[in-house]
Amino acid sequence: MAVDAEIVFPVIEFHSSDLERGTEGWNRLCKRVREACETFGCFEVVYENISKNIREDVFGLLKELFDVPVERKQKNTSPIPFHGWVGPCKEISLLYEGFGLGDASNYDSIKSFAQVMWPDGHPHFCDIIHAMTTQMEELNKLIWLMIIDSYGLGEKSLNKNYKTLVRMMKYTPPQPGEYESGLFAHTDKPLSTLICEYQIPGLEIEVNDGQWIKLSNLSPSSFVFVVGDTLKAWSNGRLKAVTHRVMMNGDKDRYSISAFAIPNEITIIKAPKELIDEQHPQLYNDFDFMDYLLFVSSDPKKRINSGQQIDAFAALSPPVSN
Ligand SMILES: O=C(O)CCC(=O)C(=O)O
Ligand SMILES: [Fe+2]
Repeated sequence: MAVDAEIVFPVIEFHSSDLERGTEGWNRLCKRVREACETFGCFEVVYENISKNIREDVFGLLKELFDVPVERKQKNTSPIPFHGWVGPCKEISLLYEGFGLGDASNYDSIKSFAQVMWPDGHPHFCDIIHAMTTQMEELNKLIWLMIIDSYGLGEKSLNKNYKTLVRMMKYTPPQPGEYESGLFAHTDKPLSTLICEYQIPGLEIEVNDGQWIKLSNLSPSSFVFVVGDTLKAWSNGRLKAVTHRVMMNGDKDRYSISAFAIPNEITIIKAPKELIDEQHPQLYNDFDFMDYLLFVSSDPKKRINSGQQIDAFAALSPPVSN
């Protein structure tokens, strides 16, 4: 368990026996998930249904992926912001490198990606990454269902029109003795993210203004669920979009995979009416996620703090009661 001073970061175990909707175990999980997302905006989920073997296979394959020649890496591009390859650079970090794979639970999409990286299209890569991304997508859906149930909402209240974007990342170590940023402080823009790392810690979350805790003891079966700006807006501000970053020290490369839930084009993000009342006046205008992404990626000189971008884009002022 990650403990820093008095702050105890929530670690929630998802045992198969508790995953049947409506049971006592399920209801307990729903409550804990909601509390964690409202207080921290994230939590560690221990989930053994995704096996350790598959994780090992995935990270073995990632090492191969990062070894492909840079000319091929550069072909991983996308018209959608944040969806392509990014090499070490000053804007992000000289320690960071990441690939983007959109619609990642779709086998054909993985196949197209692999065909660009390897002459034989690496079928084993496709099979393993597909198995991992579909299971991460399932886990994400399960957590959404818990959030929906915890607020007593109908299943349809969180629009399921979304695709999973997977980012596969490598962070190289800094100079000996240094403690350096691998990824700057930010909130995630999509609905939610599941992060999976392998052996080397580095992820930190901001718990109070300026107080960071390092998630240094994640179990080998754990993922970190992160509430993004869009889920915060959907929840009418009840869920917190947590600011997080990656800090590197030591002498080993760190590999991680993030699965982002990206609403499809023309999906309108709108808080359910049940989450709007006098105590919780409506905080955000309805919006199209792609417009938000364009807002965030346009004019980087705006330099709005990442955690304030959703308010700058969609906040209703003054808020209105239902
Ligand atoms: O590598 C990690 O652990 C976190 C990555 C992350 O925060 C992101 O890709 O948005
Ligand atoms: Fe992130």
